[in-house]
Amino acid sequence: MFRVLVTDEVDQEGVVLLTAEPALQVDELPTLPKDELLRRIGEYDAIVGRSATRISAELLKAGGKLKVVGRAGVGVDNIELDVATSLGIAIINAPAGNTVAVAELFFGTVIGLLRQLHTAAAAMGDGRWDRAKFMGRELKGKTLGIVGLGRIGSEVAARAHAFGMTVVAYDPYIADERFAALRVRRAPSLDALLAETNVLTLHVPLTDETRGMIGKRELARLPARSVVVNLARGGVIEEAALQAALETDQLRGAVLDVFTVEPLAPDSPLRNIPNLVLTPHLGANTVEAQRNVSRDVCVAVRDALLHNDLSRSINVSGATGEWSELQSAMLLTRRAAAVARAVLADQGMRAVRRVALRVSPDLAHGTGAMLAAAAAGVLEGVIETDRLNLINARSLAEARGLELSVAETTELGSGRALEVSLSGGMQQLAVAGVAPEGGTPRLTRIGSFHVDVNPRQTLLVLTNHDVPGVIGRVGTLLGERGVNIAEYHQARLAQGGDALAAVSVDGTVSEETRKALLELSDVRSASIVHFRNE
Ligand SMILES: NC(=O)c1ccc[n+]([C@@H]2O[C@H](COP(=O)([O-])OP(=O)(O)OC[C@H]3O[C@@H](n4cnc5c(N)ncnc54)[C@H](O)[C@@H]3O)[C@@H](O)[C@H]2O)c1
Ligand SMILES: O=C(O)[C@H](O)COP(=O)(O)O
Repeated sequence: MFRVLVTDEVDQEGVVLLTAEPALQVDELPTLPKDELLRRIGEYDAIVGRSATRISAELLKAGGKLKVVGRAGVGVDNIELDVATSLGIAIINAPAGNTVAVAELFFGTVIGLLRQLHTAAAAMGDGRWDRAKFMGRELKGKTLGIVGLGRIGSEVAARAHAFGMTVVAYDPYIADERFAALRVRRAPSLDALLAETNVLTLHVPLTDETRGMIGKRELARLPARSVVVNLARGGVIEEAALQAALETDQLRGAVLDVFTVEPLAPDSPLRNIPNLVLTPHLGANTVEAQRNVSRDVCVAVRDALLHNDLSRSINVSGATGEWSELQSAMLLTRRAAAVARAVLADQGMRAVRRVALRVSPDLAHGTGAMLAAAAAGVLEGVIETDRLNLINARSLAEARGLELSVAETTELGSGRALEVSLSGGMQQLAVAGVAPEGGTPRLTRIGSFHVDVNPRQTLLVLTNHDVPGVIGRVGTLLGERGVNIAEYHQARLAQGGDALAAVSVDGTVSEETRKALLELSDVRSASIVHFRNE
């Protein structure tokens, strides 16, 4: 049974998908004060919320059982992502569901500003009929400057064409083809964009690069009497600089939906500027958007908890396509790495320095997640953590100085083949296998020895001299100790030379049994790998 805390009034459309699951116990609570949430978070396996709940490092650390944080919205600047990653907590957001809501709010607010609708409506409420005073401006023929041509920026651009605007954007991370498809002219720099913009709109995330990207200097570069709209995040525009530009009439007006500190203080000076339209972070506040994001995030949180499906997690990298289709490859990768690590350790090489993964082209789409699986296989049983998983394995490995690499190769053949090679000092060992889609993964090579064994429960890897009688002696010893053999694959390089046995057994095997195996004549090494249930 997993416990899920749903807060910040996440829409019912998604919540019912969680409550419908017998294996999930869902508590719906209003946005909790920080201290109360800190006190309670330890009870939960997952939390689903919106921007009102700050997912701080302190909260993540207090969430001893926390596996998943679901964000019913796009922005994850309220979440300490690096801390979540190092703790192995999946972060899942709902990136697409509120795009249209924000794009439509842009036109609603900017037209409202240009036609002074909010003041006109207030004047009507006061009993006045001031037609001449409310002379407006049109969008047609104006240049719209978009900073950030992602999902929202693109939807704004598409609609701006219908208003007869010239659309220019600055987004160095978007390819020329996308600009062309959207019929948007690329500005070579932010300064170049500002110089020709009549209506500036921001659709970037809050990052180290975008924080304060529009300040006094940038506002001064806009043509006189331009309009500035920020529906992205507080902090992207410097509020004091904006206030000054509005009060000196350098700008015609501005719209802010987001603020450096939310909720905006009741006595904030921003509240008294007539040509500034303020909305209380309403970008995603439509019935449709809330349904969309709630459904998207709740499905993904449910699948992460119940089916270990981390494909929607933004802090597990590098898997495209169906997650379920990659499961067997990730499992095999982790287990191949665990086998290599155990065998090398028994040969005296405990300090692994490099982990090199090679995959056949039909697995190339999953290399990021598979590399994380390889790192987890190397670290399991070695580091002390109750949460070693695909989310934190790479960062934990890199923190220990392991070099991780992955390459696609045709040398392993097709048929979803992979090889994990571990090395350190002069020693190196590669373990390979195949992971048929929906089928049972098989180890096919340990070092130079070709084997064919399913890495399940426990694997014994024995090396011996290729002489008669070893298999019998090993079988007898294991039988006397109640160890049941599932598969026994004996391989050799040449008659009478070195041989290797990959023996899959049920249950666990004690260290004492390993020592007894080592005492059998002609057995040279014995490694035990207990696979974790993943
Ligand atoms: N007001 C609201 O309620 C509301 C609702 C949804 C989203 N948002 C905000 O809007 C932002 C954008 O949402 P989206 O769905 O379009 O995200 P997105 O990731 O699809 O697009 C963001 C774009 O910004 C670009 N970008 C990043 N850094 C940049 C930089 N330094 N200069 C120029 N461009 C840069 C990226 O390349 C990307 O194309 C979100 O991060 C969120 O903070 C606000
Ligand atoms: O990032 C977002 O999706 C928006 O800012 C909406 O946030 P909210 O769901 O907390 O209103």
